[in-house]
Amino acid sequence: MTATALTATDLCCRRGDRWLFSGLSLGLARGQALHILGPNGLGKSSLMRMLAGLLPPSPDPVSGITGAIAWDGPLALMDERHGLDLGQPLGAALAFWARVDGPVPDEAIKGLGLANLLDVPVRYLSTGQKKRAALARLIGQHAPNWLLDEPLNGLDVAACAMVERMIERHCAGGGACIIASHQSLGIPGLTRLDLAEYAL
Ligand SMILES: Nc1ncnc2c1ncn2[C@@H]1O[C@H](COP(=O)(O)OP(=O)(O)OP(=O)(O)O)[C@@H](O)[C@H]1O
Repeated sequence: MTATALTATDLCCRRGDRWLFSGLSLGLARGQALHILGPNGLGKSSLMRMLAGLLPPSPDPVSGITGAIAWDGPLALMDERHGLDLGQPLGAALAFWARVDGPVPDEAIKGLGLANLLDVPVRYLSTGQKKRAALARLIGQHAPNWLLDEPLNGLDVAACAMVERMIERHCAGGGACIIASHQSLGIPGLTRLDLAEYAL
């Protein structure tokens, strides 16, 4: 029997006075990667933050039911908030998080093309370099469950392929991953959820 990484039931989301989606239930098994799709503004990032525990599910406007989210094991969220100190060199900014989460392996730093950037202040990094740094933080968290919000934005073609292989390896090693992205993803066995089917 496949072990469950996530069970989420009856999720509903309201932001301000705008209802986004309702009646969303999803399960994620160990080894599974799930692609969340949907047009701009539908609530993909909101769903990711909800699954990360940063945004509470809203009570359903009709049934009044408030959904539930249960993870097996820790999770790591990667979104546009990389959380790295803009005033610090990249190495020092990553070292701060290494004291919280654990170190980023040297081979990951090299593989992400960051080895020559460790003395560059985070604020001077390009968009793609900041994204690579955020991926380093993700790896440093050593979490079995990944939530990746637009992980390919700003990355060049080779780096996109590298991220796809990273996700594939993570899942092959028993991890689980949810990816919100407008881009198509070349990941074997990837399953898909179209948030438009739950839009209010
Ligand atoms: N803190 C907030 N307060 C009120 N409304 C918000 C808040 N954050 C987001 N929203 C609104 O919620 C809606 C969904 O936003 P969200 O970022 O989740 O969509 P998305 O599907 O990820 O969009 P995109 O594809 O453009 O990234 C948008 O209309 C947005 O303006």
